[in-house]
Amino acid sequence: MTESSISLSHPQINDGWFREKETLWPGQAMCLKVKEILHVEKSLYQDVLVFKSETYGTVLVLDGVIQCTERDEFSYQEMITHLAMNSHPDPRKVLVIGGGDGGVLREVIKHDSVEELILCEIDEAVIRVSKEYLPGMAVGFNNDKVKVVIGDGFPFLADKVNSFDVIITDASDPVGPAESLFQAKYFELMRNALRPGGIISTQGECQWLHLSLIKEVQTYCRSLFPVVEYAFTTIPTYPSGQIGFMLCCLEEGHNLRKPIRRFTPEQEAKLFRYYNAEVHEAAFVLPQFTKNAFAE
Ligand SMILES: NCCCCNCCCN
Repeated sequence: MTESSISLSHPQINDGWFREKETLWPGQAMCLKVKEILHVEKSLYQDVLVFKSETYGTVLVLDGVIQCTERDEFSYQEMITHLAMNSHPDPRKVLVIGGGDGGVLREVIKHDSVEELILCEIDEAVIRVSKEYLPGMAVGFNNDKVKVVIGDGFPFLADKVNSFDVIITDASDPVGPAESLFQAKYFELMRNALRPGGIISTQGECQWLHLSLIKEVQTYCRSLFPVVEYAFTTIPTYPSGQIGFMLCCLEEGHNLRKPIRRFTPEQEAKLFRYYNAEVHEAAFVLPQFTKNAFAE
């Protein structure tokens, strides 16, 4: 660690290593070697830590859990965004709930069809520290189409009807401020806020760790939407190296597994580091243990 970080300390950084809290994954913990602690804060909602790691760039940690690292964030941000955006024929109005680092905004604005993009984030501290320490993600805020609302996504959605083509819920885990974003009522509010043919994409946790939670969410999604699918991506710094997405569509028979809009291979090479049309289709291919659990 460098001289300048000596005055900052954090209970989860010891002997130059950060160790993640075992929140929803008892018995395992991701560790990253710390170069420098950049920011420590108790915001109104959560513990906020930003540090520079030896091998994963700058890292944002909320309530002891890794939210994003500069080295691998693109996998999550691209997949939670483009699986939904490229499944919609003409996404013009888009809502992002959570996502205060700006990475999902950065991805949504790659779609020229977007006319209005609202981000509703409960914790202003996440936006503030991301603008200061994670410019590669916070670049998403620098677009005229983006409107930021600081507030809880749950009440924000309560009076929204027929308003959005795509809603992306970029939540942290369902402990702390994001807990309500995994409840059936929240999914009902999202459904009501969608325009005809609308699509939602939500942070869907890890099939190695949270199959029963995933199944619970899938069950109430099926009672609300005619089309419900689970997809996943690989990402080294999330627990067990994977994270999933629950995708739902209002239009009966709509196939979310194949992108209906595609970028050319040249555009894909320029725009993306993880997503492409082949990866889109592969993301819905599930291992047998997950298929078995979903069939139970
Ligand atoms: N277990 C961590 C899940 C974090 C999901 N949200 C990440 C925010 C990145 N924009």
